[in-house]
Amino acid sequence: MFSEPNGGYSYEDCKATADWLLSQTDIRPLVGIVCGSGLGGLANMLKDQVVFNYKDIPNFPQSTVHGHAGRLVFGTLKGRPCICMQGRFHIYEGYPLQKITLPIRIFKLLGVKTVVLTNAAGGLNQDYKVGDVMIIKDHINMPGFAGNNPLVGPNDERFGVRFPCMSDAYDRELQQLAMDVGLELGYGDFLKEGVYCVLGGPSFETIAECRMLHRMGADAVGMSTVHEAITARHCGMRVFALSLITNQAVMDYESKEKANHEEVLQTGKDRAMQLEQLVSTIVTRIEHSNNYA
Ligand SMILES: O=P(O)(O)O[C@@H]1C[C@H](O)[C@@H](CO)O1
Ligand code: HPA
Repeated sequence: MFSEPNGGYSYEDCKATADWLLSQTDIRPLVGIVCGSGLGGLANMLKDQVVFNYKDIPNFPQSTVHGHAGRLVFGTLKGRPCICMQGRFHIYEGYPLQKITLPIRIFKLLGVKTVVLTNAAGGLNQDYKVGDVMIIKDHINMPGFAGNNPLVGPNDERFGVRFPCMSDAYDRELQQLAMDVGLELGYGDFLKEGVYCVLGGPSFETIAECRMLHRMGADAVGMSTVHEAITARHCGMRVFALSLITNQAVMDYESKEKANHEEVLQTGKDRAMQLEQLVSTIVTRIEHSNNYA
């Protein structure tokens, strides 16, 4: 492991893990789902489950955060083969970005075409309420401004090009599909679209930071997703992402609100049913709207 000089994983390392997984199950997933904090229930949507604990998967990192179970679930969603990460990895856990995004490259080598990323996030947009679901239309990679990008280091062309475009990071057809599905399900009141900004965490943001991020154009702030999206686009998978607004970012010195992980997990529980409906319907409609997955 760590055969790459930047502390990352080589193509062969990723392939070894993908081949090991393929040897353990007949399911060949076309859609890969990543569950955000408190959103692990999304994996329960899958039928005919084949489950691996992260600790049993060669080369896989371990989940260390409450609300991230650390299980990789293969299964089907209305007959469609899927894989679901019940728990992701974050910078603040001490993992390098190449390790955080390793599962995304494994998705690719398993045959996944479309990645669905979910997260819990703080709402910066003053029109957002706790419980809103934001379809991510773009991102701001704050760690990237300081050179922290999962693609730093030698580029292996078998994954993708040296300089991948990110102006189309979030698939527009899938955003539209999600909006259509959300409206059909009667979720119009809490469905939004906006820009997600990633920070390193684990401390939540100060009031001044939230004000700055909002002025910069971010609608929601979190600690994940962007690195996975960049890695997925680099290797040619389509990306759809959504944020559950689990708390209002504190923007006012008069406010008594304090961001906390318990509220994040509770909001995830409160919206679990609608999120499962939304994500499962989107996933099962993907083939009807295009030929990619
Ligand atoms: O994995 P996500 O981005 O959903 O998790 C968010 C960010 C932190 O890990 C945690 C803070 O409560 O939730
Ligand atoms: N800030 C950063 N990450 C988060 C938040 C937040 O307010 N809520 C959930 N994840």
